[in-house]
Amino acid sequence: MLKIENLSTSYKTIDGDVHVLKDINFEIKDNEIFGIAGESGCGKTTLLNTLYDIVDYPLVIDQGRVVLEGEKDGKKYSFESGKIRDTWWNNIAYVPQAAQSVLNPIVRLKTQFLDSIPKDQKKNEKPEETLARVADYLKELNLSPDVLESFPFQLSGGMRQRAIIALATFMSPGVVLADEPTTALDVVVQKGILMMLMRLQKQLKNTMIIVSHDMGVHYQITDRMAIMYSGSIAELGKTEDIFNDPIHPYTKMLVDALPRVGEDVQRVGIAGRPPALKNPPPGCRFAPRCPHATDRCRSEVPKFREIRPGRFAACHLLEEEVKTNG
Ligand SMILES: Nc1ncnc2c1ncn2[C@@H]1O[C@H](COP(=O)(O)OP(=O)(O)OP(=O)(O)O)[C@@H](O)[C@H]1O
Repeated sequence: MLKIENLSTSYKTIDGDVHVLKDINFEIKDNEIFGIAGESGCGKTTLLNTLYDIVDYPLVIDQGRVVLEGEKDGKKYSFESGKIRDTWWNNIAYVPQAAQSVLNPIVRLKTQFLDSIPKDQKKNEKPEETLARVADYLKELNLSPDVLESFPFQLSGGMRQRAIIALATFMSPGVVLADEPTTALDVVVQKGILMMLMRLQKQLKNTMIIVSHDMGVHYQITDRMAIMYSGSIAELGKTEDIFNDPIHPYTKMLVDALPRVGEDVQRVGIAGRPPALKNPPPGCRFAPRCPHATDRCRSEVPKFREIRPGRFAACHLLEEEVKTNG
């Protein structure tokens, strides 16, 4: 499980701080595929990097923390921001954006696999024995072990992506993070990668966190999802509820803008642009684009809270519903 507690981050620049994540509070449970969606620049990658503890200057945690908790081989573990990197690969793994280009082009995949496995996990076996285990694992994932002898440039983009996912999941980490895992791949290959992630999650019964700007990806594979807007979470809930009955005005407009199969009505996008993160407006950051915004929305930041059981949103307009539901 990952707990995100009061998290705020910023990038320190010579022109001042760019406040990217603001007061983020939520939990990602065990045994689920959790999606993070939102427009370009809203902070999805920054959130994922912070979850994975890639918090290097100019990115700074101003407030709050991330806690990774779980149990492996009968032992409980708990790591928080600053320490999560001590358990990379073992209990948490990351498939970065443009993952296909993170492989070293001039090193065979088998060497890259061996280098990524923590020392304590291979101290009792020879490299050939570790590689035999890797080969068996690749076969389980319907990947030919021959890829181990290949250089990355000899593989297609889809094959490289599958190899990276195999690499990230080999140690059975409790949490796997994937940033835009299907971007830059053709539709057929995308489908194969999504199926692979779903099958792996079922097999490992772990937590998978998928960042994608593509709502179709979330619809197909995530159990719950968060909709980010300008560095905050606007709405969070079960994916089917988000699509069928969105409650935050931003989510409503986002879902309304999605094309539907068999429909020839032209869908309209959301007018306007998200605010600059360096100097965001006071109050709700969506207020300048929200057709329902009131004076209060323009001056007071709405709290992110549970509106209905399991359904969270940050919007003053939903306050009546909170009062009614107690
Ligand atoms: N090193 C940096 N210095 C200053 N600002 C940064 C830096 N890295 C990112 N930002 C800003 O932080 C904001 C969030 O960026 P981030 O990459 O997290 O967004 P994103 O939602 O993942 O976008 P995309 O979907 O385009 O990848 C953006 O406004 C970006 O310009």
